[in-house]
Amino acid sequence: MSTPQKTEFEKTPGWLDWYAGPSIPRFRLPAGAVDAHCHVFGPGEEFPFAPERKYTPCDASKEQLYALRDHLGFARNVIVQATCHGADNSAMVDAVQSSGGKARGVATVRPGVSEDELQRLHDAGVRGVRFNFVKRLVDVLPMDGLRQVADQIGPLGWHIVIYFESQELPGLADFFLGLPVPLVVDHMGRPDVTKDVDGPEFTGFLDLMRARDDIWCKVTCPERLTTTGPRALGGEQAAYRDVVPFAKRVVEEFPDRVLWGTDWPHPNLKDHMPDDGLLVDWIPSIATAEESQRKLLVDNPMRLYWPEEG
Ligand SMILES: O=C(O)c1cc(C(=O)O)oc(=O)c1
Repeated sequence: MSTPQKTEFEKTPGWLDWYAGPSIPRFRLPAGAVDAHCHVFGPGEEFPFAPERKYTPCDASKEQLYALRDHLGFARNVIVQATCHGADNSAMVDAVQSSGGKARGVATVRPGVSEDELQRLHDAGVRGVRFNFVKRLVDVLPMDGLRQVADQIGPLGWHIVIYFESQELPGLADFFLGLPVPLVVDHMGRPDVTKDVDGPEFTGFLDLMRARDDIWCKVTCPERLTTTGPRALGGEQAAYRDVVPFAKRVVEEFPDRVLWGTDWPHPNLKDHMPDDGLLVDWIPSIATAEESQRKLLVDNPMRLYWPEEG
């Protein structure tokens, strides 16, 4: 009899592991706050990384994710399928199913996915699929295949999470606007924060948000978008100031369609790994009033991911 082969994965050279020992945030999250963008990686021995992956991460297990949730003061998570797992949703689904109802998932599926598989994912707690247009992360799929998936998920009440870089938006906007379900934009469409917040690029993104009232935005990843910092490390209470005007603008114009998440375990960061406690302390710089904080952290994610509790 053969025994299961032990898998061993070597991390991508230069890989930055998630930050152990994050601080306790000074900003007290409102009761019921949702970390609406985070991932699990493996562990690789139990949930092997996909052959088609573009990076090999460190492990980041569901237990570690849930420990961080409790440490930071979140009540729930939305776990987004990480590209290193391709369209094998096992690790994400296992994490969601072990959460006692405190997590929902966003899956990656391939065109041609069966109705049975979608229903299985739904029953496990998945409420959306992710379409990724970032070429360093995936082999971008043809639009008609994606359109087919979009048509299939409508009856389940799911949405599509879209990840793209700002310079690609002009070529993608018409496709997005033709999709028949709500859309959730990852990381504000990755603006170049060295450009003017009132300039044509970010205005193009805001125009996408204005074009339909069911397009949502994650005001996330200042640690990824920043160019001048300062970094959320060493007790810094005013981190990532260059990203604040962009996120604040979105929160102010679309208070009922914004989400926030840690992005733990922060795949592919090159410069530094943030202290997640200090990332939470960044929230009041972009959502300054108690009401907008409650919408961002509780009401909005609950409406999208746990509508039955509304
Ligand atoms: O910018 C990234 O590298 C990145 C990667 C992934 C993923 O690999 O799924 O997810 C993210 O939210 C961001």
